Amino acid sequence: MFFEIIQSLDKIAVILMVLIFFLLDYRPPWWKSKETKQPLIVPGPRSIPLLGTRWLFHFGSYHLNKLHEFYDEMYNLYGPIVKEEVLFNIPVYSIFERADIEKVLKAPSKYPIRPPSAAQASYRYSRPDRYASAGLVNEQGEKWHSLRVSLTANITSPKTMSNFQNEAMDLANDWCSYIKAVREPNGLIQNINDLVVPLCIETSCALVLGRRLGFMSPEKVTPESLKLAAALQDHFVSLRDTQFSLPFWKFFQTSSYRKMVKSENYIYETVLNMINDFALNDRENTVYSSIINADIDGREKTAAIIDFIAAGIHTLKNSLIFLFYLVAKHPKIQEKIIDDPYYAKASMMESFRLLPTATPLARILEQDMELACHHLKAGSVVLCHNAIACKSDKNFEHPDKFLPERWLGDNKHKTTSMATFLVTPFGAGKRICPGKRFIELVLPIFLQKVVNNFELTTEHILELENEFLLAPKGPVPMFLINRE
Ligand code: HEM
Repeated sequence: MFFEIIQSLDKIAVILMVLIFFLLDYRPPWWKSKETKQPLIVPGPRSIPLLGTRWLFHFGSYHLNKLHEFYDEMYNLYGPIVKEEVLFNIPVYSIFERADIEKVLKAPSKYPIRPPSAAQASYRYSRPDRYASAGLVNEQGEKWHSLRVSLTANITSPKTMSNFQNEAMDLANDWCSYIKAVREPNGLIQNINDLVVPLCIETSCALVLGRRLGFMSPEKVTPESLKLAAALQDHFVSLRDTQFSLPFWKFFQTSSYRKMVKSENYIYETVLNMINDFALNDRENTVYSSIINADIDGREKTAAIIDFIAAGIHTLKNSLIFLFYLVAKHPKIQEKIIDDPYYAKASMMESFRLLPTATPLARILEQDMELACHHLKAGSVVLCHNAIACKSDKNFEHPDKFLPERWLGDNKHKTTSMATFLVTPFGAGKRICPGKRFIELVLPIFLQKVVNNFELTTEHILELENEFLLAPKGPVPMFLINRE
């Protein structure tokens, strides 16, 4: 009977019916029993042929400036591992559990691979007049290794840091004078960002160029420094847009690609002018001279100096705003910081736990790996969502609370053992941020000095925006009132 019906139908109609059932996800029972033997499918948002899941940001209800909320939602919906698909359905996996994150970041590797900012790398390759490579952040393999060895030995050395200690104190003192000069008579700063930007530019230049450039004298808070900060913000946003939305920039110059090129050029030219204006002497400073004297292409040296200055400004700015905001919300903690210098460092760590600016950490697997009961192949792109894991009560007690004391005394051991691969604001392994030591030196010094001088308060409720880096959304007003 069945065969008679089939024979009476046109072959094309049968094929169409089968296709329709297939597309509607119907599978006969014998198929299903076969399917259970297949590897588990990693859950994730609905993917469409060719465009994968990235259409969600173009036609769906998600926005790239709320990427952090998107990943929170993915974790809540799908659990410890989530699959997205980029153009041509290439998978990208997100992981959220401590053990899995540790496995990825600890995986042995000669040259760990972090996916590059493809648009930036492509632009740099198209400008051989300026760039000899895509830069330390984007390069891979032996090229990355030779740049890393040539460029970062000095900036990561404890000696450079101990030499910088007095400079950091001077910067903090000058910043306090600057705050007194620019705040309103009642102590209000309308937007803490405008206060922090000159400090970050001055600090990054002091480290890399070994010179104070005077950005914190009130008359020198030129539109120039704010323009540089705005270009850095544009740069990060354009990197986010070219990276996380569909990569049409590969086919024609999209607005985000043009924005990336414009900001990259502005940063390059502005910092280069700064270097030239100050007629630096390569014997004056170890970081600058170590780069100038490195045995690499001259274009590589200029690009590295500019990249190092730029890398420090925006990341430090966001980290400082988050730290000051959290401390301003906790007056009692300010009193403890005044009495006990370890409290400043503990506050910094707690701020990194709650609000790390550079998240998630990305890696490309070099071997097959079992993650959250799923088998991922070598070559898979994996995003480690440390920031989300840090807010789970599986990893920290009262995870949403700002509790610097968890990093001190009897609690310290328990916290640091949980934090090893979770509170990693600077990444981990061989590709760890070369600015880590420097930032960990200056942040507590700045905090201690400011809290000793001023009482910080704010009624503001912080909102977050994803600019590739996690950043405060809109102005953050704050009172800084002189302490007795
Ligand atoms: C609060 C400030 C900063 C934060 C939060 C931060 C964060 C990060 C993170 C998360 C990475 C990726 C690490 C990984 O994949 O494991 C990174 C890489 C990098 N950072 Fe930073 N960074 C900061 C400041 C700086 C400074 C001051 C410099 C200047 C030297 C710098 C230069 C770089 C470079 C060159 C890389 C690429 C390293 C490589 O791939 O080998 N960063 N940073």
